Amino acid sequence: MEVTIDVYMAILVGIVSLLGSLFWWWNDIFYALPLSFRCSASGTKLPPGSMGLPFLGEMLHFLYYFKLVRRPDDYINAKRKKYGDKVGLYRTHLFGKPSIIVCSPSACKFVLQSEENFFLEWPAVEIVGKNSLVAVEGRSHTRVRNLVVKVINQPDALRRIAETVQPRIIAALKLWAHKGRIIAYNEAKKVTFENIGKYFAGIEPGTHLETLDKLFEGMVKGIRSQPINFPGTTYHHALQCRKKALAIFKKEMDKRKNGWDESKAKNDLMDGLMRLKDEEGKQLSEMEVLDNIVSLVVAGYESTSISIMWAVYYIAKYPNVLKRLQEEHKSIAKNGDLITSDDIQKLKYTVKVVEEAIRLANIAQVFFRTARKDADYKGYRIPEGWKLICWARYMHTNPENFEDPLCFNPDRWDGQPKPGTYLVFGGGSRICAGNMLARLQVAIFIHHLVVGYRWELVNPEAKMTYLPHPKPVDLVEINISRI
Ligand code: HEM
Repeated sequence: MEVTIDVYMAILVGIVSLLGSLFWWWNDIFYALPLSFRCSASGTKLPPGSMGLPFLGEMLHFLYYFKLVRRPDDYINAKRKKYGDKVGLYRTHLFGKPSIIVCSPSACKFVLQSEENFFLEWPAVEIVGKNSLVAVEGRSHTRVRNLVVKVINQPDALRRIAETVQPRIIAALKLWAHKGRIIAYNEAKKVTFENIGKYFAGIEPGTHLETLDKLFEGMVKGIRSQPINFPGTTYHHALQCRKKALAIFKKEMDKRKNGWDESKAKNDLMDGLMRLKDEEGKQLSEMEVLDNIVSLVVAGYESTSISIMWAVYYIAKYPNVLKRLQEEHKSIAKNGDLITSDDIQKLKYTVKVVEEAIRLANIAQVFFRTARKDADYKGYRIPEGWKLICWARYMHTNPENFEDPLCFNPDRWDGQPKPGTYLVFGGGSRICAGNMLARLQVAIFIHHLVVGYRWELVNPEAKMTYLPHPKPVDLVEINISRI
């Protein structure tokens, strides 16, 4: 029998489509199919979703919504539309790992509150330090956390920090007005780092602090990079930066240890961590102190600077908010004097403005956990070893949780958010250890800004970028002058 060219062509097309389908479904076949069999034996199933393409997973899809069309919330909306919206779990493959997206309040609560099932796995523990709060677990975590919170997040500490940070905020604002036109993000970073230097380790502005700033920039880049420790890689550079930063903090620590004098205690983070004792009367080791200082700078630097940037942005965009703030702050303005953290508690409207700015800033858009073992939630299986991505951003921008969610409306804080919908600071035992400190710094900043300055956005309609954190593309350029 003679085989015609048409038959060859048909076979070729068949093979190509088979290979194409295999390629297209490879991740589903490799990751999800075997698990589906295992799940059906236990009467559960994998959450709906797609594992995307080999190697890439759904990264292109993610980047399409976050980078290309700049509609980040449609990434989840598209999933809800395609797969339904039963329990707020979707399977996917993102950031190189098979994952479950968690995007309903009750599912996020389930994940954040069950440490026996899910743990926090920092991608770059070598950079932040294995003794740091973010890296330790269980009893060690409770121990270190209690001490850290005492030094930076409780009323006594906040009173002290409020006093420490203001001179730099006042000086920075004067300089902004002197320059006339500034980029709020860049300038907020400068003043935030100056304050961190002071209330973390008593370091004054100057070459030492500038060096530290560069070292932390290197570390943050490393945390976001592939963990390949080879000369020339960003990760390797970050580890070198860590070493140098530790050496600077260690020198300061040794100075304090050698010439310890209670009357000269600086009452900063380093002093607190060096002196405080846990419930068993034990102090933190030298390495625990150093690792925690490093990781707290990483956690608090960018997050506070971005919150300040967004406060400057939203207050400029909403003149009615500015007017109400000015009225409220006139009542406590002490002609350039410092205000106290107790004053801030009385500023009811300001407290709402701060909360709303932080909600819309969505600094931590997602956070991660890893499943220690198979876990079941409402009939769905979360497989051992998979990542969980708590999609906090979607909690804050979903109209079912917050009415008109993208509108800056401080008055929404007259009431409480629906349970489990407000996750800007995370939840469970890992809830942000500096949440009150961050709020305090934004409120103090707002105080000095609204009583002394007028400012306007240079590009009020600037587009937004969303990675790694949401920001207007011009980083909030403003014209600013004294009132
Ligand atoms: C508006 C500013 C801030 C935001 C939005 C923010 C957000 C968060 C979030 C979402 C988490 C939980 C991450 C997770 O569960 O995986 C977290 C944890 C943490 N944050 Fe913040 N943060 C802010 C400011 C700060 C500041 C100023 C500090 C300290 C200087 C700080 C220190 C920490 C620490 C140490 C943790 C880890 C807590 C633990 O594992 O027990 N944060 N933060």
